[in-house]
Amino acid sequence: MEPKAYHRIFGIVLDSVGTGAAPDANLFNDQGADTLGHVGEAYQGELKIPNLQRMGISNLREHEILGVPKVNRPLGYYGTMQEVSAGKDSMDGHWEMMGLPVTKPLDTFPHGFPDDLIKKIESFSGRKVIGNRPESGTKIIAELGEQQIETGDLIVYTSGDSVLQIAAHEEVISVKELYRICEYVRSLVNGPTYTIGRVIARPYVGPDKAHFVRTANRHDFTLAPIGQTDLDYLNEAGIQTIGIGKINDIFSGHGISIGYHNESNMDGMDHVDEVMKKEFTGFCFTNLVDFDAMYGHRRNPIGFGKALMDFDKRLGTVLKSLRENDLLMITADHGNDPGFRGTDHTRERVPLLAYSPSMKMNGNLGNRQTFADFGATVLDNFNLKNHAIGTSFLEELVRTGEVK
Ligand SMILES: O=P(O)(O)O[C@H]1O[C@H](CO)[C@@H](O)[C@H]1O
Ligand SMILES: [Mn+2]
Ligand SMILES: [Mn+2]
Repeated sequence: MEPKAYHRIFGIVLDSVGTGAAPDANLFNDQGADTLGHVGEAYQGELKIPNLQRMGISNLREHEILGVPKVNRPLGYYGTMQEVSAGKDSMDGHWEMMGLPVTKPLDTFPHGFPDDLIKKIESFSGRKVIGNRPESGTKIIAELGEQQIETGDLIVYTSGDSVLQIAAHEEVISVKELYRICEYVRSLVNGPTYTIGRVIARPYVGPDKAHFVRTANRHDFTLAPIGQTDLDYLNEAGIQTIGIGKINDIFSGHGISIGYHNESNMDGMDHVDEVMKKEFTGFCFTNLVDFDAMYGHRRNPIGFGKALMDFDKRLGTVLKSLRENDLLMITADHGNDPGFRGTDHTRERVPLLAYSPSMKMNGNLGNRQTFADFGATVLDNFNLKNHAIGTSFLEELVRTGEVK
């Protein structure tokens, strides 16, 4: 069946690029968080993101981002989305975008993991577990990395999210062995006793604590989606579903026809450029994680802004390459305000920007009540029934009327 409007939809998730505290931010102690707003303030007017600006990145906000004035005629449609899922992690955000909100909170471990779980990890790996508390990943390797090099112990840690992370020096514990341990741990935490969103392998290299750096061999072993997602419906209908970056991990490969691993945001955008040259009918779903992993959790607003400016340059190329019947949608999965206390994600609304060269008009899509509106729009475009929550805004995108 012919799609209703667009042959190819490119969805890009700027991981953690939130746009202000969500209405339920108080439940997460995140009142006042505003990732984009605080990055703009850190740049004192020098944040230059002209392509996001043209798409309406400041128009979708009550207060514009410092240095990024609202524009009179945005290229296409802009708005915000808020999350209904119980958590504020990547998995919650992406699953909800694809019509599967996480309504029951997954387990978190503010005081570290229980003994029985740790003992099983130790006996499977033959290694002692150290750390075992919520901590920033770069801090914990600085603190325990040298000990790991000496003893071969496993550094296990968590955060405010439902994650069990294992950091391992690549020359002490090979990436292969680390993945094997993570797979085993994954099998222990799929419920019912413990239900953890992600087990994450965090390999790093470097001679000593002043020089440890984490590598692109990070791998997320995610809980398999507890139900069908929009990706499954698309895939079953023979619509191509392409995952770029950690999309494949987040959905455990479910409903994805082709997956690309990213080394970095720029590598991710290389993949987007590559896919844009291909002939296909379908949905290309990209995640760019550097904003989150390298700058948000590290509370580094200057690095965050630089990453936004680098992305914006690549966005310029994408905007030029879009075909008449392509749709580009840009959004985020949660906030991670680098100007906020702590090192965790922040409960925020996320931007929603949509553009196609075929658009006749522009306008405001409002504040969408769930991230699921994103996937509902993709399903609607490909003439597929929406089985879950979410309201399509496709009709608004294809509106015609007086010339803008
Ligand atoms: O501090 P690092 O290791 O980057 O960990 C972060 O990465 C996890 C996954 O995004 C988050 O839950 C947060 O804890
Ligand atoms: Mn994320
Ligand atoms: Mn994160």
